[in-house]
Parts: sequence; structure tokens; C-alpha cells
Amino acid sequence: MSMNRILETKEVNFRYSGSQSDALRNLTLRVPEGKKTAICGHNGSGKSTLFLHAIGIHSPSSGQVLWRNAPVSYGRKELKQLRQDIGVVFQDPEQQIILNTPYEDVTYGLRNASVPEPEIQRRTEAILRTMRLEHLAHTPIHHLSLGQKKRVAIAGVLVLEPDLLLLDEPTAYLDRVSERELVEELERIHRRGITLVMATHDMNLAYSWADWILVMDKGQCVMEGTPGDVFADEAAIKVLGLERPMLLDLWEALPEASRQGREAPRNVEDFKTLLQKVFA
Ligand SMILES: Nc1ncnc2c1ncn2[C@@H]1O[C@H](COP(=O)(O)OP(=O)(O)OP(=O)(O)O)[C@@H](O)[C@H]1O
Repeated sequence: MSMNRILETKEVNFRYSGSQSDALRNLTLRVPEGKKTAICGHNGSGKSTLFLHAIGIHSPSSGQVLWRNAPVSYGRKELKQLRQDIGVVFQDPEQQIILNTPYEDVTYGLRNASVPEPEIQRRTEAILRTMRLEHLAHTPIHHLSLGQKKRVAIAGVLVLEPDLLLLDEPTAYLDRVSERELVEELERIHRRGITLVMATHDMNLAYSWADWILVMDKGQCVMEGTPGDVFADEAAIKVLGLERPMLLDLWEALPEASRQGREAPRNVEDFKTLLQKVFA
């Protein structure tokens, strides 16, 4: 895969103050521009810490973070720009939503960025439509479901039109329907040319959603590649204690002859089509 990297870390080390161990250890990784990247790894492998480095909330004790091939500068003006270029949606939407209603919350970032009032109104209405929140625009946040709150948090970040969107466990605790809706929304966002990165524990989702996978373990990036390549390394996946995508298990349960010359399907629809062909 051609690798125009939008974000990169080079041998980044970082330890939280008071902690006994490094949260990031010689972390070297690349995020390809224009793609959908899933970052997989256990609790505590450093995914959130990486996101905090991407927007300069933390800075490495050694090593470098690069944005569009240039080292991140930590001056006030540069950081403000960086945080417009990179949007982060944190795991807990409660932490991210500041104001009382979706409408007010989404306008907040635009006011901060000194966008003129008529444009604020136009952009807010547009993003609420995109995230299918218009009917809830003036509903108090505490009346919304978790899935709706997550969509508000994403809307608040998207409205600033970032080039790169980092999502920390966006589907955690969502039911299947909300998860599917969120994934569809991400698809639309991606088609607008935004590079997406999702940290997730859900290997089934990573396998079917991502076109590039990074696996983190103990503050390091230990695997990178296409979903097919990464999950083909069964031994490594097992050692890392990660789950194997169900579709891959099912695929391998098919008779050899029906797999020959075919690629393993990455989603249920493709799998159904394959089964219909095989058993026709
Ligand atoms: N504020 C903090 N102070 C001290 N240690 C921290 C802090 N935040 C995270 N850590 C530690 O840093 C390491 C990396 O944590 P991080 O939250 O980045 O992992 P993660 O992969 O995002 O985990 P999760 O999947 O649970 O979100 C862990 O060992 C964690 O205990």
C-alpha cells in the first residue's frame, strides 16, 4: 500500500508522572493518509496516550511526533492549529460535551475558533444533519442515549473540519444498531476525505472496518499491515491475547477447494455471497 503518512511517531518514550513504567516505549508507527486505520491492543497498551501525543497534550520525553512529515511544535499558536487539523473523540462523551444541548455544544468550538456567527449557524445545522441529530438539536444532553451522546461528541469535533479524526473506542457500550449507525456515519465522513483512526478492542470490527491495522502492546507498535495480513499471523495474535475475527475462523472452516483462488470475505454480506456461490 502506498504510504503517504499523515501522522507518525518515531521512537517515542513517555511516562506519566508518578508512574513506575513507561506508557509508550520506543513507539514507532505511521498512520497512512486517507485510510481507515484501526489501532488494536489491550487495556493499557497506550492507545489513548498516543492520541494525547497526537494533539500535543502530552509530549514525548524522547523521540518525535510528526504531523505531515514535520515535527510537532509545542508553541501556543502551533498547538491551536494542530488541534484544528486533528480532532480527537475521547472514549467518554460526558468528558467532551461541555454545554447543555447538542446545538450549543457544537457551536462552542466554532465560537472558540472565532468563526463568524452566520457561518456558525450554517455549519452547526449541517453537521447536526450529517450526524442525524437535527431532531435532538435542542434536547438537554442528559436526556440523550449514550449512542446519541457519542454522535454529539463526534459532531463537535467534525464541525471544525479536521483532516484527521482519532476515535477512542467509539463503539464501546453501544448496542448493535447504534454501532452500525455509527460505522455508517464514519463511512460518510471518510468519503469526504477525512483520514480516520479508531482505537478498538473489537477485532471483528477492526477486521471488517479498517484498511490498515496497527497493533499496540505495552506501549509499542508490534504489528502493522492490512487486516488480512495482520490476522493471518495466528501465532502472533494468540500471543498478544487478541481475539481472532469470527469471519476468518468461519472462512477457514470452509473446505479448501471452496477457498482456492478467493480472498477471505471481510464482511457478512460478502460472506453470504460466497456461501451462496459455494453451495449453489
Ligand atoms: N493519567 C495517568 N497517570 C498515570 N498513568 C496513566 C495515566 N493514564 C494512563 N496511564 C497508564 O499508561 C499506560 C497506557 O494507558 P492508555 O490509557 O494509553 O492505554 P489504552 O491502550 O488507551 O487503554 P484502554 O484500552 O484501557 O483505553 C497504562 O499502563 C496506564 O495505566
